[in-house]
Amino acid sequence: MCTATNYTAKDHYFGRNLDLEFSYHEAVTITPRNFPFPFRKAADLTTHYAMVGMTTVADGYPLYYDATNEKGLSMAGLNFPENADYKAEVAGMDNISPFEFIPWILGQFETVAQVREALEKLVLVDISFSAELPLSPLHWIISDREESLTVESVKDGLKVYDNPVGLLTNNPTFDIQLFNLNNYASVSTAQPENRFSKKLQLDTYSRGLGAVGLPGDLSSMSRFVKAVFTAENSLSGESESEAVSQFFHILGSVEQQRGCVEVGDRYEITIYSSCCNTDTGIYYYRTYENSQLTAVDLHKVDLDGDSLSTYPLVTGQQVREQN
Ligand SMILES: C[C@H](CCC(=O)NCCS(=O)(=O)O)[C@H]1CC[C@H]2[C@@H]3[C@H](O)C[C@@H]4C[C@H](O)CC[C@]4(C)[C@H]3C[C@H](O)[C@]12C
Repeated sequence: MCTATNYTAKDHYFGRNLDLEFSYHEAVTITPRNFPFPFRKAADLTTHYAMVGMTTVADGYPLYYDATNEKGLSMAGLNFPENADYKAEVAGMDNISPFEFIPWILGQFETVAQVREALEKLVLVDISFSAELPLSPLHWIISDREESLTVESVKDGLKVYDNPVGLLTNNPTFDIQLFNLNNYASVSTAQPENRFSKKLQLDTYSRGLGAVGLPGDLSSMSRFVKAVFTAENSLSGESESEAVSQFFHILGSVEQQRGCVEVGDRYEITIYSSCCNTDTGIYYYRTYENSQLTAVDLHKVDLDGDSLSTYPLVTGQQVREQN
C-alpha cells in the first residue's frame, strides 16, 4: 500500500509513502535537462525539464516512482492491482509505457492543465522495461500547486479524474474512493454534540471524540479516508521546517509498522516517506529505520548536464547524542 499527498503552506509540497515488503534498492535521482530519454514508441526527449525523485536505476535508465520537475509539476505511481489494464499500441496516439510515463509527463509539461490536454492522446501501452522488471499495475497522481489529477488505465480505457483532495492510495478505483468519503461527513476535528439521543446524557470525556468513526486500519480505502482527513485539516506555520514537519506528520498518519500487514511470509512496511518542496526542488526523505530527514537539492547539480546524479538512500538510524 502507498499514500501520496500534497500540502501547501507558503511553498507547495508533494510526496508519498512507499509501502512494500521488499526494496528495489531505491535511490534519489536527479535527471538533468540534456539526459537523453529514449521512448519505445514515441519520439525521444533529448532536451526536457530537469526532475528529482525516487528511482531504481536499471541499465542507466531512471525508473521513477515519484518525482517533481523544475517547474514544480509532480507525479507518483501507486499500486493498482487487478485494475490496471495496459493496451496495445494505437496508431496516431502517444503510446507510452507505464515505466516511461513519469519522465514523459515531467519532461514536457509545467501544469496540470497542460497535462490534462496531453492525456487526450495518451495510450498506456503494455510494454515491459525488461524481463526482470515487468509491467507494474499502477495508477498515478499528477499535481501542481493548484490542482491534481488521477490517471487510471482500466479495462474500459484511460480514465482521467480531477482529484479535489490531492491525495491517492491504492484500490479500488478513484471514483469509488471519492464516493466513500460521503460516509464520513460527520467526522470532525471539533467535539461532538449529542445527536444520538435526547434522553441520554453523553459526556465528551476525551479530546478527539469528533473524529470517532475515522478508520484506523491500514487498508487502502481506510488510509485514503484517514489521510484526506489529516491533510484537509492540517495546519502549520509557513517556514520550511514547520511545513516539512507537518507534511511528514500527514504521511505518518497512515504509515505501516512492520508486523501489522502480512504479505505471505513477509510484512509490508513504509520503506520510505518523501516530501519534495516543489518550489525549490528540495527532495526530503526518511526511511523505515532512519528517522532523520535527508535532502537532495535539484539545483545543486548542473541542470544543463546530460548524466544522472544518483544518491543511494541513507537507511541507517542517525542518532544525535545530546550528552
Ligand atoms: C509497488 C510500488 C507501489 C507501492 C504500493 O503501492 N504498494 C501497495 C501494494 S498493494 O496495493 O497493497 O498491493 C511501485 C511504485 C513504483 C513502482 C516501480 C516503478 O514503476 C519503476 C519500475 C517499473 C518497472 O516496470 C517495474 C519495476 C519498478 C521498479 C516498479 C516496481 C513497483 O511496481 C513500484 C516500486
